[in-house]
Amino acid sequence: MQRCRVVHPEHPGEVLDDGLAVFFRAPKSFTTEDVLEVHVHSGRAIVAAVLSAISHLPFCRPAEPGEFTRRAFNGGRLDLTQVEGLRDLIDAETESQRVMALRAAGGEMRERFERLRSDIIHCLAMVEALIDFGEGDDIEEGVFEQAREEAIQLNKTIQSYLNDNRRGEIIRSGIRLAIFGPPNAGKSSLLNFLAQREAAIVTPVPGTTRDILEVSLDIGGLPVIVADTAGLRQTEDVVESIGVERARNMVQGSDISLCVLSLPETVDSTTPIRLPSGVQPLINPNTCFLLNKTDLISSPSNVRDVLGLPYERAWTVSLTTGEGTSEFLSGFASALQEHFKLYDRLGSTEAPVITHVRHRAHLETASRFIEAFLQYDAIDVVLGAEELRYAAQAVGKISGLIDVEDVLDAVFRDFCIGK
Ligand SMILES: Nc1nc2c(ncn2[C@@H]2O[C@H](COP(=O)(O)OP(=O)(O)OP(=O)(O)O)[C@@H](O)[C@H]2O)c(=O)[nH]1
Ligand SMILES: [Mg+2]
Repeated sequence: MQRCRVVHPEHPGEVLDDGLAVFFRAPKSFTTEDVLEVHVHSGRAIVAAVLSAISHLPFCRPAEPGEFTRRAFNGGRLDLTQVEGLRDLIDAETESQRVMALRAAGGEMRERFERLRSDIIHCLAMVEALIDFGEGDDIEEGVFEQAREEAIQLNKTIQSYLNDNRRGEIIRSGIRLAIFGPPNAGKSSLLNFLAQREAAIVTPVPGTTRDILEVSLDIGGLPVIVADTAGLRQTEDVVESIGVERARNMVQGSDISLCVLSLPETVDSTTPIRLPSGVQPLINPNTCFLLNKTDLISSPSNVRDVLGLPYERAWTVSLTTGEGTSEFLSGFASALQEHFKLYDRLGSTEAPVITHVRHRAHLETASRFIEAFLQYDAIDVVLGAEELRYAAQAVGKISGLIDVEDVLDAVFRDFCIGK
């Protein structure tokens, strides 16, 4: 790195800035080509003057969006999972997204998928040896059985990647959280508390919220798209009933849901009261509960026992006085982190391997071809080999190390200019 004066190429007397220049000699640069980086002060006028000066050099033009990264890919520096990781890293808004993107950009997924592909190819090599030489003469006995055994294991590995509850994809795109419950329970008050602003209208009138209101938030380092919904009840009002229908669909389509109940309407000093009938069908084993308005009842401490709700997924608060809200926030963040496990098992096989729908599609295809291979017996090795070849190709498409011109554009298109 050299300190230097940056001058206009056509008027060298004209000093544009006092900066630094770094020369990266090929192939030890990001793009694997020769790269010169000029560091100048960040004032808009300086940057504009330097860019305009550079454009006077006949061999220079501004980069297309994603062009540097594309050159890095063409030069073999990055595979597609790393390219995607890099793009996700630039876009990351929460800690979990940053951690996951960094792992991908650093080549962890690349390594996983490359190993998978080379294992399939190893399997294929055994089968092809059988085709070329035939069992018994030059090849030892049992090769086909061994190939089958390996294929079964490979398929298990792929299935374990696929059975991740889409955690990687969900963290990338945001966890969809639906707030639901009966009217007037404090759902919109909760949204406002989480967003720390008056995002939703709150009034004492039951049925205030009618449409769905979404806010993107960072909860415990996880990206969460929180949706406030209309209170669930039977209603003659046409507009409200559409809202109720939308609320139900939202809860059913969400990744996790939080049921808000108003304590004075849910518990009685003597009898535990059943959950409101509109709410009941939407409750599943992962539903979280927020029992609101503790300020309006006398003994809030044992209501979770009374209602038989799990301690790790139910909290009592008053959104008006703020009582219990910090316990709720930290408890709910832990519940989310537990559900979308990313932090505690980093680097282990538990961490999600699939972060893009594209990966899932190719892995499903690979698995189908391996299963097809397993249908053949030793007589049909030629056909079986073909299935394995397709399986290896499908995995290769994830890293883009084999012909995939069509997916390249899609991957690079979303890059910001200059990277
Ligand atoms: N006393 C008390 N009132 C509360 C509390 N939380 C919310 N409220 C009040 O309860 C009323 C309803 O609150 P909202 O947040 O609009 O309730 P909602 O569940 O969104 O209601 P709908 O949109 O009609 O379904 C408002 O008057 C709030 O001020 C609380 O903890 N204690
Ligand atoms: Mg509301």
